[in-house]
Amino acid sequence: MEYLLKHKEESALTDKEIKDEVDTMVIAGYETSATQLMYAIILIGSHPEVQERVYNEIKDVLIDMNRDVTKDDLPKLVYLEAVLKESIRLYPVVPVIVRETEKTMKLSKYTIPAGSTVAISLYGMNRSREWGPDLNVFNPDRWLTPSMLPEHPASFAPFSLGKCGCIGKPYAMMTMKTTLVHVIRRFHLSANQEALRVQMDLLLKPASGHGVTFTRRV
Ligand code: HEM
Repeated sequence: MEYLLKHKEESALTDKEIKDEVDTMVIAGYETSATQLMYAIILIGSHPEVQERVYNEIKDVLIDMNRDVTKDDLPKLVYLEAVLKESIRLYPVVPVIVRETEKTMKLSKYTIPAGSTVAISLYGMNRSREWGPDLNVFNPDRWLTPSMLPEHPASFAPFSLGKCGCIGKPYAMMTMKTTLVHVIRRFHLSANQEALRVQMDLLLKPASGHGVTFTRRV
């Protein structure tokens, strides 16, 4: 906001342009992060041993569980980061992105002519055979074991890549981690991943209602 308003002072942006930028941030940033966070909460609530490890890590990093969470705490929450990435892998809130090819592209089995519209399934990439035999299993430890990850760095691209990639990725990761710290240090979560059904739309949405129980930790 500060940056946009500075450009207004320099007359580089009109009020309408600033409003459009803010609308884009809210539309692209709010429902994506909120829905992604919901999947993380359901998965954590369905895996008590994962939840206990996250809780203990938060305790080790914060020491005083009543103090505020700072940006310096976040990189130390290594297991929580792995849990979040594994939630995004299984339930990427943006399941498909669309691109138009500028040049003819030769793939191993297909040739895509220039000017084609191509849908890329991020959901499919995240559950491809590259992830190994447990590709459908929620296993945050894979992120702490490089040999369990696909070799190609572009195999995991839930925020897309390159110049059209998500501008809000660092902010989204920061806010989702911070929110999870606040929730997990105060509440014990209980959910049932087995009951979760999703449907592909513009965003990956739950197809049915589901319950998560929040029990206050003493
Ligand atoms: C879990 C959270 C998020 C996910 C998974 C996500 C994912 C993505 C993906 C995959 C794209 C590329 C879309 C495409 O190429 O069609 C994108 C674009 C974008 N994202 Fe995010 N996003 C998230 C949060 C945010 C947040 C918090 C903001 C802003 C504060 C944001 C702002 C944007 C914008 C402005 C674009 C368009 C970039 C462009 O076209 O140049 N996103 N996001």
